[in-house]
Parts: sequence; structure tokens; C-alpha cells
Amino acid sequence: MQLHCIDCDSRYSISDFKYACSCGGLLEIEQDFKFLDSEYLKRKFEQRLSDRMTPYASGVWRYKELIFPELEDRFLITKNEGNTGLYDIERVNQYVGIKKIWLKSQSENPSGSFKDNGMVVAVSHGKSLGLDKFTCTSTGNTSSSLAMYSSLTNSQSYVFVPDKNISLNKVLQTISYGAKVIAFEGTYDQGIDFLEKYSGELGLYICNSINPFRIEGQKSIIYEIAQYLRWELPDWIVVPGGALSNVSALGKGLGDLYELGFINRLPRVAVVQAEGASPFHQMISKNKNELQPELQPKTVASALNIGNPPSWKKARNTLNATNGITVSVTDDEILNAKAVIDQSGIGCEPASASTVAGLKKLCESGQIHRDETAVCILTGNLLKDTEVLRQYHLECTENSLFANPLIKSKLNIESIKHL
Ligand SMILES: N[C@@H](CCOP(=O)(O)O)C(=O)O
Repeated sequence: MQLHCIDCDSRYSISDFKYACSCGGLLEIEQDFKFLDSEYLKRKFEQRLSDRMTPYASGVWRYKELIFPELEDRFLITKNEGNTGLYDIERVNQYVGIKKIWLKSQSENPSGSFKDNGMVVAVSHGKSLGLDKFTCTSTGNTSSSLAMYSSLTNSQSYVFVPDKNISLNKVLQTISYGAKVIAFEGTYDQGIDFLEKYSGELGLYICNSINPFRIEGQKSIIYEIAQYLRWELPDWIVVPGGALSNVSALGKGLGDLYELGFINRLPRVAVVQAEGASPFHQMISKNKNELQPELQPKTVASALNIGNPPSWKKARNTLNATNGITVSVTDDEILNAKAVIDQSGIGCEPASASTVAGLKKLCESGQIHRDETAVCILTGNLLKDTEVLRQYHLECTENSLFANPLIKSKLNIESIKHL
């Protein structure tokens, strides 16, 4: 394993761990799969599905050989992350109007979001270096995940959250797990700049997705999808785009599966952004080479409130490799898609629902054909943002197409039987 700069191609030893190249470029972990026996690994991944007693029961460490082969077993942390459901729901299918759609419910992770897949690897790496002070800046899911794994390993997390436009539930979840939470005036993007500058001086190990170990862990999401579908991926994988770690990890994981011969064709990738925070979509759709940061990102999907996503170059590489596309959706489109997902019994936070809203839009515009198949990755749990639920169902404006208002009634048989 070594660190590779995606900008200037410099390489560094893993023991010389850093978050960025001296040229400023993002680093990725490079592994040599040449000597791996794919058939043997497939069998091993299959056998581990019935494991319940060891860290290999984790939906992340099941694939340890492809994620962090050099990590000694004594450093493996786990809270049974991964192993999340892949659901085929007729109601969502009909809403989108496509041949077949699966929902990958990452909200079933222990802290309620997809961040756990990557965080467990970053914190395991940090612990293996003997560290016990971890940090991140976050709109709330990364922070909850980091706080959970830090406390689980008797370490302290220091979390920086913007003081506006994020979900109170997520902040409370982070506080409850024991993190020291610093609410600052500014955006996620400013928080990242601060940590890049001062984490060394503060003696803090950064667990945001600029840390390449986070991306290695998050690759397990696509490994799980592929294994569940017997190594036959659908035509499209649809992901929300905020900090863009999801699509970066997806591209890397797909590359691994293809290189190893686990899959014989790459699916196309669609990245969905919220209209009020869509710098990546703007760049791709206008065919620009540089990302123009959005200085005041604003969307109801708090996890997507990011105007200067650090991983945009990795995300662009994924689109290039998969003939991928981007789209943006309005807050109303997100909330209505979310209500359909919630009422199908799966449930998710607003950012996740952007995938179904985006897929619907892409089908309607003909960019995705109705006889194709897709997986939408749902990133966070329905209870991550209850304020949005209160507004949608209890205040119900004319845009809340699927509001399910509270019924106020006397406990009286005559009133109840007409419901
Ligand atoms: N929505 C994210 C933003 C942080 O992204 P990361 O990829 O740097 O962890 C969050 O939950 O904080």
C-alpha cells in the first residue's frame, strides 16, 4: 500500500502518513492487487457472511484484503457496521418510473449513516498509530460517526460544526456520544480549511474524507451491493453529492472490482446535488475544468450544504471512468421523494432522497431509459432530521404532496371507525 497524489502522481510510503501531497493535491491509497486470487477471495467473502463472532462479520472488514490488508487484527475496531439492506420496493419503482430500482439503506449503520463504513477504517488506522485525539468538521453525520467510534475506543473526538443550517438531531447525537462539539460561525468548507491548517499543531487526527483511509472504508458499500447482486451490477448507481466522498469511494471500489475481474462491466454513475448547493453539477454540466465554489450553499438537505467539496477531482475521475452524469434537484423534489421512501417503510434523511428525486428527473428527461436498472444509495436515517419531518407533515404546504398529517380525535369509536 502507498499514498498516491491524484494531481502530480507523487508517491509516499504509508508510514509517512499525510492528508495532502506537497503540491496540495488529494492523496489516495494505491494497492497492488496483482497477486490476489479473485476466486479465493470471492469464496472468503461468501464464507464471512455467516460469521457473527469476529470483526470479519462487519460489512467493512469482510473485505479487509481490499481495504487495509496491512492492518494487524488487534487494531480492528468494529460496531457491526455495514451489512445494510438492499431493497427492491415497488412503490418507489412506480414513483420513479423505471424498470427496476434497489435502495441501499446505509441508514441501517450503527450511527445511522454511510459514514460508519469509512470512519471505522480511519479510526482503526489512527489507533494503530497510537493516536487518541480525533477531529472532523461536519454537517452532522460524519461527526456522529466519529464521536461514536472515538468513545468506543476510549478516545476523545473534537468536532467542528457550522452554527447554522444543520440538523439539531445530529448535533445532539454527537454530543451524546461524548464528543467535544465546537459550533463555529461559518460553513463546512471553512471548517475543513481550519483543520487542514491547524490539526497538526493541535495534535488532532483528521477523520474527514480528505483522509484517504475514509475512502478505502467507504468502498465497501459498492462491494456489498455487488456481492448481494451476485457480482452483476445494475446499469446505474445513483449517489447524493455533498462533500463528494461517496462518489469518490464508489469510483475507487468499482475500479477494484473491475481490475480483480469480480465484475466484467462498469455501471454508469449519476451524482445528484441539491440546487442550492450544486457547484459540482454546475462544473460538469457547463463542461468547465475547475470547480467554482458556492459561497452560500443552502438546501433543506443539511448533509448537502457544502459549497466547496474537497473531493471534486476524485469525483470527476469517477464520472470519467464510468461515463457518468450529474443532475440537480429542488428541495421540494427531495422532500417529496423522501416521503415516498419513508412511506415505503425504508426511510431516509433528505440528502439520501435526492437520489430518487434525481433518478426520476433523469428518467423524465430521457437521460436514463425507463428499461434500465439502478441502485440508489440512501445515506442517512429518517430520524437524523426531525425538524424537516415536522414541517413537511405537520405544517404541510401545497408542495408537500405526500404529507401524512396528525389526526386529532376524541377516543371515541364513532370518530375512529371512519378513518
Ligand atoms: N455531510 C457530511 C460532510 C462531511 O463530509 P466528509 O466526507 O468530509 O466526512 C457530514 O456528515 O458532515
